[in-house]
Amino acid sequence: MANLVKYPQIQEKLFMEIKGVVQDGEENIKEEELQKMPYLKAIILEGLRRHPPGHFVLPHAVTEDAALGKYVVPKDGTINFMMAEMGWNPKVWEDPMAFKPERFLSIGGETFDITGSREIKMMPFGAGRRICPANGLAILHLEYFVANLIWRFEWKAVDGDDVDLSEKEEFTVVMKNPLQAQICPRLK
Ligand code: HEM
Repeated sequence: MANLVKYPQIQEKLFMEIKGVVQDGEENIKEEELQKMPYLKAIILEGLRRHPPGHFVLPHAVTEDAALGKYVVPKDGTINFMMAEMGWNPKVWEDPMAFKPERFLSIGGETFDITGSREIKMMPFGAGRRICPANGLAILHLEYFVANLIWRFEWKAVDGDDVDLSEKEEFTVVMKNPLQAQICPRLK
């Protein structure tokens, strides 16, 4: 939401996408309508890439000596995956620190594989056997709330306030300075 306040043109583009799918006067966007909104999905994926709620997955361990590339991880050794850094890797992502949902639209019309079963370019939910079992549920909720919040309200920055995207670590990573916004109802 902070990025949608910071970049009103992205918010407007999303609103126009929603308007093309949802009937005028409809109060709540329905679950099945979300599937017709590729730009919404791109915004959610870009949010998870640029601001993953966890910067590491849960610590993993090996039960026997294991070779990982040119390294050996000894039995019972712990491995921490630097998940946020993967999503910010300039060798994989062009201009990685910028918020550009479009990057998820130009992958040959295919939906981005968040589970990393083919290749791992980011892994906000982890990957493999211990991947977050709720990744589908989480994305559905993110899409549902963001779409409805934008459909019902216009979100504007507070006058003279530049939205600060700095982060701090709590149980998950959160905004260092919580988002403040002026919200105006769109429906009459
Ligand atoms: C945006 C929201 C969420 C994110 C980014 C997220 C991310 C993650 C990550 C990174 C892991 C660790 C994966 C690993 O160790 O390899 C994890 C594990 C897990 N998550 Fe989530 N999660 C989210 C929402 C949820 C929700 C809503 C639930 C429950 C309803 C949930 C349940 C779990 C469980 C049970 C595990 C442990 C799985 C295991 O160790 O086998 N997560 N999640």
